[in-house]
Amino acid sequence: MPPPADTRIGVKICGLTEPAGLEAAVTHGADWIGFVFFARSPRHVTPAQAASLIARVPQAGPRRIGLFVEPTDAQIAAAVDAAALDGLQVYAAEERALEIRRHFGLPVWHARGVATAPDLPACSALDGLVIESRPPAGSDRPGGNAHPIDWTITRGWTAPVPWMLAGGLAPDTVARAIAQSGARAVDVSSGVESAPGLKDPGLIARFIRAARGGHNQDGDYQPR
Ligand SMILES: O=C(O)c1ccccc1N[C@@H]1O[C@H](COP(=O)(O)O)[C@@H](O)[C@H]1O
Repeated sequence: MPPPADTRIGVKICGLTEPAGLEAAVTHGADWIGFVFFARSPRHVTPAQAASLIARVPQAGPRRIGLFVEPTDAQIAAAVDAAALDGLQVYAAEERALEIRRHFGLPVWHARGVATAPDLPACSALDGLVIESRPPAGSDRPGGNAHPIDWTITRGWTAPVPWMLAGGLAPDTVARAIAQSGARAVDVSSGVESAPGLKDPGLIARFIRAARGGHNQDGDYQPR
């Protein structure tokens, strides 16, 4: 699941549940698309639903990522067997994330909730990190809460592996978040939705364009 080879900002659109959002992510040049296999999420999809959405993704399209929270091997196996996933985004202790990578042989991005600079990991044996906010009080899920981190905490950080910034990003804030954090890849779910679990194709287009400084996939300038 390497970041884009060129210098453009990598973009992941996560929590896709239906074809219109998926097609917007593909058309506007997302690098990764995410499917949430976590029952308490409003974006939850079954392996069969993910498989039928993924069947619409062209071979050269975005890489397909399965998101799991403290999963059992059986839960991952059900998704991996049904849907062609290119990588896994895992919310679990690092040891467990490593075990999942060994067992399934897929790249694993380890999700890390942070609040201050000392929370940022100095090392990681995984393929990438998703740096995001800790859940606000009362939330029953570790991500997808539309809750941003202080973007400045990553400025002086030497990341041990490729990383992406997540948590509360939106079309109107993503350019500032990139400038302040130094992130080269970003991940969004809530900020491109018209309702929890329902992606808005127009917001997806705006988010990707804003992340890439007003340029779309083909490099054509699009006024913001
Ligand atoms: O999207 C969810 O419902 C979700 C549930 C459990 C763990 C992570 C989840 N989403 C991920 O959280 C971050 C930030 O999301 P948001 O933009 O603040 O909504 C992102 O990686 C989502 O994929």
